[in-house]
Amino acid sequence: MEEGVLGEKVRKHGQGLGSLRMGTVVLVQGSTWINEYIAELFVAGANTTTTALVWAMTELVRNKDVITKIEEEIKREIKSEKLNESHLSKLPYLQACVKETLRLHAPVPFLLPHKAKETCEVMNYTIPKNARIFVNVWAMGRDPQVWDDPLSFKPERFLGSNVDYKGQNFELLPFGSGRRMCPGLPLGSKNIEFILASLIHEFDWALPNGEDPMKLNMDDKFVITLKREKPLQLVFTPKQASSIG
Ligand code: HEM
Repeated sequence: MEEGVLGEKVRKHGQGLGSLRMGTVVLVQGSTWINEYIAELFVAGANTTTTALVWAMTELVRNKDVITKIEEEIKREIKSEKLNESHLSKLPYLQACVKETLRLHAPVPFLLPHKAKETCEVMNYTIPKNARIFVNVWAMGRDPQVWDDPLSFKPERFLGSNVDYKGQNFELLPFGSGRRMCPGLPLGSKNIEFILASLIHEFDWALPNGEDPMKLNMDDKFVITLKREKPLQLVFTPKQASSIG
C-alpha cells in the first residue's frame, strides 16, 4: 500500500529515492527535475520543522515548569557555555518535550495520501484496490484509550518509556511509518531540539506586554501543515552571562 508524489517522480526518472535520502543529489544546471526535488525537500522540511517548532515554543511558554526542567537538565549535563549538536543526546527531558509536542500537534495530521496497490484486509476492514488512504495521526496522538490525560502537555509520560516516533509505535506516528515514512526525521527532530535548547539556554522567554500564557490562543489551521492560526509572539531577554553554564 504505497505511493507518493515525490517517489512517483523519482521512479519516472529512473532514480532510486535512496540517493535523495542519502543526501547525494548532484545539482545539474538547467535540470528542472532535480531542481524540483531540491525545492520539494525544502518545502517538505521547512514547513514541517517550523510548524513543530512554533507549537513546541507555544507549549513551553504555557508550561514554565517544563522550561525550568530543561534549563536544569542543560546545566546539569552540559558544562560548556555554548551548546552544540553532540550535547543533544544527553538531554532526554528535552527529547521528551519534542515527542510530546509532536504527539499533540502532528504538523502533517493525515500523513501524505497513500494508495492501496491491492485489495487487502486490515483489522477486519476491507481496503479496496486503488483506495486513497489518509491516516489520522493527529487523532491517534490524542486518543484517550491510549494516552492518559491526552490533552495535557506532559513530557514526563515519555521518560523511561520506549515509545518513540520512529515508526515502530503506531500510537505515535508524526513522521509516518514504513517505506514511505519521512526521510527527514533525524534532521527535523535534531533541528527542533537544538533550536529549543539554545533558546532556553541563552534567553528568558515571555509573552509581550506581560500577557498571561494560559490565555494564549491555541486555535490551529490547516495550510499545508497544521499550524497556529495566530502567529506566536515571544519576547526573548538574554540571560546574565553568570547564569549560563
Ligand atoms: C518535524 C519535522 C517533520 C515532520 C513532522 C515530517 C513529517 C512527514 C510526514 C508525515 C511525511 C509523510 C509520511 C507518510 O505519508 O507515510 C513526510 C514525508 C517526507 N518528508 Fe518529512 N517531516 C519533517 C521534516 C522533514 C525534513 C527536515 C525533510 C527534508 C529535509 C523532510 C522530507 C520529507 C520527504 C522528501 C518526504 C516524502 C517521502 C516519500 O514520499 O517517500 N521532512 N514527512
